[in-house]
Amino acid sequence: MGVVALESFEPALTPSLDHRDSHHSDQEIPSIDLLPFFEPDSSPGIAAGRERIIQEIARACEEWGFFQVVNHGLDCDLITQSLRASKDFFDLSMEEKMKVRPPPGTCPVPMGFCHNSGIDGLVERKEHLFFFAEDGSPTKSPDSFSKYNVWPVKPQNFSIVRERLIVEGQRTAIFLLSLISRSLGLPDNFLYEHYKEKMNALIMLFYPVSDIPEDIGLHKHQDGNILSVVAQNETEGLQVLKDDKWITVKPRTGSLVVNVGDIVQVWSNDRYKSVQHRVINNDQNVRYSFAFSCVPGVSTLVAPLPQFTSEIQQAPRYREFQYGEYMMYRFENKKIVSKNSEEITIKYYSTAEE
Ligand SMILES: O=C(O)CCC(=O)C(=O)O
Ligand SMILES: [Fe+2]
Repeated sequence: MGVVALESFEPALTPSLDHRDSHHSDQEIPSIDLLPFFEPDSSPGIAAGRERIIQEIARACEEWGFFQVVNHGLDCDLITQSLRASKDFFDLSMEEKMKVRPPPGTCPVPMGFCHNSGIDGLVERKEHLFFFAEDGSPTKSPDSFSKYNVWPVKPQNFSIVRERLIVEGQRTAIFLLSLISRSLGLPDNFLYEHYKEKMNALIMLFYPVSDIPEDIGLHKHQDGNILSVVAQNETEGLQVLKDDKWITVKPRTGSLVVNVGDIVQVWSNDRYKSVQHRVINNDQNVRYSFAFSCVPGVSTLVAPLPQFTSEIQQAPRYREFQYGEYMMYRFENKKIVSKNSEEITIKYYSTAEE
């Protein structure tokens, strides 16, 4: 989940360049084939094959915080249909799109359709639709903001695709979370069960063509959630920060980009890092993407797990906090009063003296 400005904040279009980290590199994020998890348990060498994947995931999360997966179980036709439905929605008139919003003043966070949001006068040249995912599970948070969802009625087939995408996309995200859990040496279902109340989210994004060099579609940020799973069309734009260089994620049809968020960083006491990323608008083609976000309910208490602290004689690097507080700080782009007025990130809960 990126930094999202309040719904009332929609500055006029102005160039929004971010040249501070404009070193680039030709490296690529790790790509991992999950096929052995979809083959029968009785296939020869299956246990070793799966174990190798778990090791690859551990290394990717430690070194990159990001990886790309193929054979992930999410129907590739559904990905294509969703990206097409997304295009059909963003092709509608601004007047039509603006209907997909909760009435002003009724919702504590910006949901539904947003465009050209940004912070501190910096524009993010993009449009997006933001929903909390309703999977009907009994573990849904009673305080879930999903009650504020406003669903598009146009285009006609949007709701059929979106309903399927939310159910099947969440299933895939939960499967990927089980692999990450295992890669940390925890039982498969440990992390999923650790956030008992779910408030998972779906964001669908549209980045227009821009001939401004390095025009920002989405400012650099770390995801404030547990896990993000992103699908994209063939247009380059997503970049990941590694060793102070921006690495462009090469779009691969049918693949998903996975990254761990701030909450996994805290749970694992910094073993896995929530890494900065951004989106640069392409100068040739429009870009569509969508992201599932595993998000805890607002009352969830977040702290480093004993497996990465007391059980291995390590001091916790974060103090315990309530997820809802952190989420609201992020939605409000809240600043730390005493520290050069930086925006609140997960560092705010760090126990390290500065
Ligand atoms: O559009 C993308 O590829 C990335 C989206 C993203 O980073 C986010 O929603 O937090
Ligand atoms: Fe993100």
